[in-house]
Amino acid sequence: MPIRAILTDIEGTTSSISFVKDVLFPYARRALPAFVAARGKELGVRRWLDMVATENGGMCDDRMIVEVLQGWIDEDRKHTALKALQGMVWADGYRGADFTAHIYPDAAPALNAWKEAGLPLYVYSSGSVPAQRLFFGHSDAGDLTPLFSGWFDTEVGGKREAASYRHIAESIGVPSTDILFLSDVVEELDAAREAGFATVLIDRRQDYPQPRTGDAAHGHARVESFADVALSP
Ligand SMILES: CSCCC(=O)C(=O)COP(=O)(O)O
Ligand SMILES: [Mg+2]
Repeated sequence: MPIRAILTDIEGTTSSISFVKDVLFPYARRALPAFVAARGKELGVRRWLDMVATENGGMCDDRMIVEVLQGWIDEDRKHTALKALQGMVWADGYRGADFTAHIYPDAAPALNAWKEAGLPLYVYSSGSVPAQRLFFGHSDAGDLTPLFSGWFDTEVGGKREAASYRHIAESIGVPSTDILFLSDVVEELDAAREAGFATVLIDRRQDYPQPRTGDAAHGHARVESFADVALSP
């Protein structure tokens, strides 16, 4: 079957893990207390803070909620509430030009070429959809948002669950067998393959110094650059 759509992960795939861990996460950690103090009463913010409080027994004040969130950042928890709040906090950083989002040099040219060839491109990341739009809207390669036809985050389900990929295929309106999923995480690729997707492991040397060849690739096609992604067998 020819590939008719491409779904890509962000961290470790289009972009370096170190940018997320060393720039975005510390920025969110620092900015969260002032953000919650200033905007904690807005409905769109309160919704997520209350979700965190409920999961921690329901008796948390905002200072405790911030501490829980900062702990989750340190653990790299992919919790939907944390990701939604991080996206709002990062908006100030992007707008203030405190940073631009890292994109591997091979990623933007390949995405452009696939789009030019008529393949619709989609994003599936643990980062919230607003955070994804900010990320690609303020990337080292400029505003890449026009390249993408749709965005998915963990509101569709976890990235290691096959049901999430089935849901995405239905939303896109393309059979799962005709969609190629690109990710740096083999467990995500396993779930996508279980749902019928074609898969490629993006194995970036900068992020994964130990190559994941042989059994470590779980049978997924493996490349070190978007330039080497093959769209037909
Ligand atoms: C696009 S938001 C920044 C990345 C982020 O918070 C994250 O958790 C990325 O995880 P991914 O699913 O893209 O590996
Ligand atoms: Mg990733």
